[in-house]
Amino acid sequence: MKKSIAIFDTTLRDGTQGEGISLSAEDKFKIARRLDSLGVHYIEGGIPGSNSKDIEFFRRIKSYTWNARFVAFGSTRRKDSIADQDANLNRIIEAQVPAATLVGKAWDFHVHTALQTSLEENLAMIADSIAYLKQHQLEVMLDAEHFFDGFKHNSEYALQVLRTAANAGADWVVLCDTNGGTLPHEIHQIVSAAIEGTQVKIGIHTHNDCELAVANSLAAVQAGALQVQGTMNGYGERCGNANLCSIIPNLQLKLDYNCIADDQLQQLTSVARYVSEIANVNMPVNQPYVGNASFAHKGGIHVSAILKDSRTYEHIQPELVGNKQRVLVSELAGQSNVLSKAQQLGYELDAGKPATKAIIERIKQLEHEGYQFEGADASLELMLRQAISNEQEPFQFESFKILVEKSKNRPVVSEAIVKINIDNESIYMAAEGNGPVNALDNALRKALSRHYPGIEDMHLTDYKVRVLDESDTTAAKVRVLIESTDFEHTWSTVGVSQNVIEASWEALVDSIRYALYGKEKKLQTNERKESLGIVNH
Ligand SMILES: CC(=O)SCCNC(=O)CCNC(=O)[C@H](O)C(C)(C)COP(=O)(O)OP(=O)(O)OC[C@H]1O[C@@H](n2cnc3c(N)ncnc32)[C@H](O)[C@@H]1OP(=O)(O)O
Ligand SMILES: CC(=O)C(=O)O
Repeated sequence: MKKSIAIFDTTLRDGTQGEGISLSAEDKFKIARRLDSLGVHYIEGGIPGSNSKDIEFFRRIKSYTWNARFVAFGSTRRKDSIADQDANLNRIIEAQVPAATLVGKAWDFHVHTALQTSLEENLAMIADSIAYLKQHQLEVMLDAEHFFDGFKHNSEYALQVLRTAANAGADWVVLCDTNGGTLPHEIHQIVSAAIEGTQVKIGIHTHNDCELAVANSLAAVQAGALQVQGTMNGYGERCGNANLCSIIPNLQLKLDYNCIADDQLQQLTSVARYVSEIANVNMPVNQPYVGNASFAHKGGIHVSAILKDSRTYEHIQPELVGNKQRVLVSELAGQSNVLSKAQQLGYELDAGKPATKAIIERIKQLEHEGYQFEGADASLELMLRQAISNEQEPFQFESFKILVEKSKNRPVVSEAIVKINIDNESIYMAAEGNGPVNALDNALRKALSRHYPGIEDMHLTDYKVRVLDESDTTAAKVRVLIESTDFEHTWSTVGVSQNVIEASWEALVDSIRYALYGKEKKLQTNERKESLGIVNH
């Protein structure tokens, strides 16, 4: 039978100790709902002795039924005081959760330097605090802070801390690599020694300062730890905590431990991305298992092989963690990339035919000039479509002009005048905007609106500019990537020029062409809007 490992998520506590991460009580609640459905066993929600937001969070969770056990965090009682008069301990009890984590010192240096007390008093602080929470029927875990550094300097005292906690009734002792400086082989040795030297269940809590938090957690489990503490996407103090998005699949898919159910594991990618959205932290595309590029194939040799059998370049099936395979088209593409991409987009291309070769050559040429299609699917689709079906353009460009006016006591205003031709009719249109690109976008859409009424539904959501040849500032090219949406779909387009306005125009026109080509999608959108009772004015 597979051995079970308890997954303890501390995104809402240690995760929020990461720089730039701040979650409201509502954010925490939303994340907790997703963690609960993912199947983690413990959710450490915050520190009720620290702030009223966390007190509010623990109050809010009472209105729902949860599968996970909620945990409130705090430190052992203050030195030279009494546990039942300790404000932090009492806030934990008042949070009315089933479990508590107490952080206690396990390194003699810290006891002397940070607490400035005696080794005996620290043991008494640990024992009194645990006993007090046990009297209130809480499941209690001692986070043995700096256990590994403590063990290296004074192993007898570090083990005494664990025994003291166990004798006071702790249900778990969690060995913390607080400074994140321990190596996997040391973790294995020290966890083994702790298991031999105590009679209580052991957990592991690691930090990523040597980029070893995941490896260290796995080493601890292999040495016998039964609980792993970590955070979603590895958020946490300094370089972060152990990343549960890697630990869970590694334990479950590689090492044959049982953490969460298989269908819950399939939620991993969406939960990781949801948490990054709520935390407002961009997720690295190359984040293992759950990143957008974790199963993205770019090199022609790779794509040719995965189309034969995905195991050639994928260590697991992406669907096991809810991710998916992607094929990227770029200058490194061979015909396999282009054929596969065309097929995904619904076009038939014949391998080896001159037309296919011409498309590949064109993509490589454009990428050489600075275009980047892997982030601009819509421009790529338009190019393929043009090459395959030679459809008529929805409008012809004639000219545009932009005026930028700054007058005293008025913000800068941009005005664009656009001239296009539709079915031999010349259309001029002017519009203002808060910047030149916004003005161009407004003028172009106004010019198109009589012929293409659905165009009001779309708008730009993101605009990125990148200088391509920074060494040659006068002749440098810029690449503009635009993301647009029409209520239901999102698409990205690209433009390149030595002039940022021209590059923006190119990406903008592609964005609008794509929206106009997608009339079928637009009809569906309108039906959906009608069904939702939304009316265009
Ligand atoms: C390894 C970890 O991640 S531990 C968790 C770290 N997280 C946080 O600190 C976030 C939440 N913290 C807070 O909101 C505040 O620090 C509070 C409310 C807990 C305490 O605030 P303050 O009373 O103003 O104390 P302050 O933060 O300045 O210093 C911490 C105090 O706790 C003491 N302390 C530290 N660890 C422990 C411990 N395990 N047991 C008891 N006391 C401890 C320190 O010695 C220091 O006491 P001192 O003021 O007598 O020097
Ligand atoms: C308790 C904790 O977060 C640590 O020691 O890292």
